[in-house]
Amino acid sequence: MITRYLVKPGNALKGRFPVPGDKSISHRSVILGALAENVTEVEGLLEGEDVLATIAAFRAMGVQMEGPVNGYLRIHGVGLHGLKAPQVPLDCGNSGTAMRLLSGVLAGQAFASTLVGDSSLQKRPMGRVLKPLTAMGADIQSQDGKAPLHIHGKPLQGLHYEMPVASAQVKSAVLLAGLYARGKTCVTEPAPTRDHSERMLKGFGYAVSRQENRACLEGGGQLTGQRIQVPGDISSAAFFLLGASITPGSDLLLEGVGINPTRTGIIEILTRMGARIDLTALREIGGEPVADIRVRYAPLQGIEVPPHLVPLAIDEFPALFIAAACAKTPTTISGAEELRVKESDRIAVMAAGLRALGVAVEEQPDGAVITPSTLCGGQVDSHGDHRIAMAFAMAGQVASGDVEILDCANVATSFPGFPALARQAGLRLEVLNA
Ligand SMILES: O=C(O)C1=C[C@@H](OP(=O)(O)O)[C@@H](O)[C@H](O)C1
Ligand SMILES: C=C(OP(=O)(O)O)C(=O)O
Repeated sequence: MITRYLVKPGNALKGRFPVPGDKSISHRSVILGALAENVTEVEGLLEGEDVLATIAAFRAMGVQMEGPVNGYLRIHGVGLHGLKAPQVPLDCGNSGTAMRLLSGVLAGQAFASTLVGDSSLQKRPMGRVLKPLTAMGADIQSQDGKAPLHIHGKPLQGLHYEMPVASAQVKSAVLLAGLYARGKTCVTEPAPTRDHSERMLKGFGYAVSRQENRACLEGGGQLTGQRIQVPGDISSAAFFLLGASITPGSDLLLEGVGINPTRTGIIEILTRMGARIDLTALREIGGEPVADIRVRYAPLQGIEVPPHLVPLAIDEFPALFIAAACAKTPTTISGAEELRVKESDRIAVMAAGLRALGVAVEEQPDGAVITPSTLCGGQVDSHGDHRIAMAFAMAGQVASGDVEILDCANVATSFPGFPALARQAGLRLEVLNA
């Protein structure tokens, strides 16, 4: 299906609503629930295509699950050694998280398996997980460091790995492989990345030690089924933080959003730009901090985005490019070369889209300088990247003419209800299917 969005300039965004469940935590709930003893019950699971791909992969390895229905999934865990050889390639779709975390799980199994993905995922670098997994004893064939991955399960040894890139997917893949390895596995990260794997492993009763920038575990333990409440995804909330911040008169309350400090870079960066964001009803749900987030319109200033905040807001840069385009002064983004290996090259695609709306963007290898101006109407190609489609949908709210966004079907990978929720908040968004 070819899906386009048409967004007409609109008025203030208003309302209060929850956003869908966190994608990272949803993937990990399925993976750890499948590998645990006994039953795991998940509430608030994100029913996006990425997570559905992870569910399908474990079903193909003999794990029984009921759901997901209305965010509820009941997983009959098979234990760390209970997976069965899949009879078909496991299709990770558009999901880098699924492919990299599954590589870690599959490297130490007593069977062979193949991981495939869509055209975007087949272009993304897998060498970053293959390198440490191979050092642990894994036997994985790739196409020059890219998918499809053919994995021949092998006995693994523990590894002390110093990650060259700040990647939670690499860290998680190595730690998951470490569950199957002899001895101790440690991962040192060059900068803090999301720590959901470490928190959730502990929640499933598995000892993980954390010292400064290093997480370690010993192989040979077991996971115990849990009840998990998945918080709202701050990466989905980000589009509403953007939309309300740039549209005069807006006032939104986003309920039950995860505010794990390894994910709140977007709040920090927008606040530094002058955004009016307040956290209320702070609480903890299932080992993760959660809050209601109120966001009101405020004029934004350009900033130099501090590079140390990049990994803490890594998926929010499409939204931040739009915020920068709507600010009063230029914004410089640097240290963000990882954006080039996401679902699309997010630096190049955001720069091209903003230029199509009349904004000057100077592209750099690791970022961009965005010189704001009034956005005009126009046509933008999202290149099948969900976050780029949603970011430009919010830009349409403040453009001087209609904004048409091409190739939006993949919004369903992370936020299937986005068009409906955006309209509920006041966005004049039409979905055009052909
Ligand atoms: O671990 C995860 O769930 C994720 C980690 C990040 O990727 P990297 O590890 O490649 O930075 C992020 O971009 C992705 O959306 C989800
Ligand atoms: C980069 C993303 O996801 P993944 O790496 O799982 O495809 C994302 O959701 O923005």
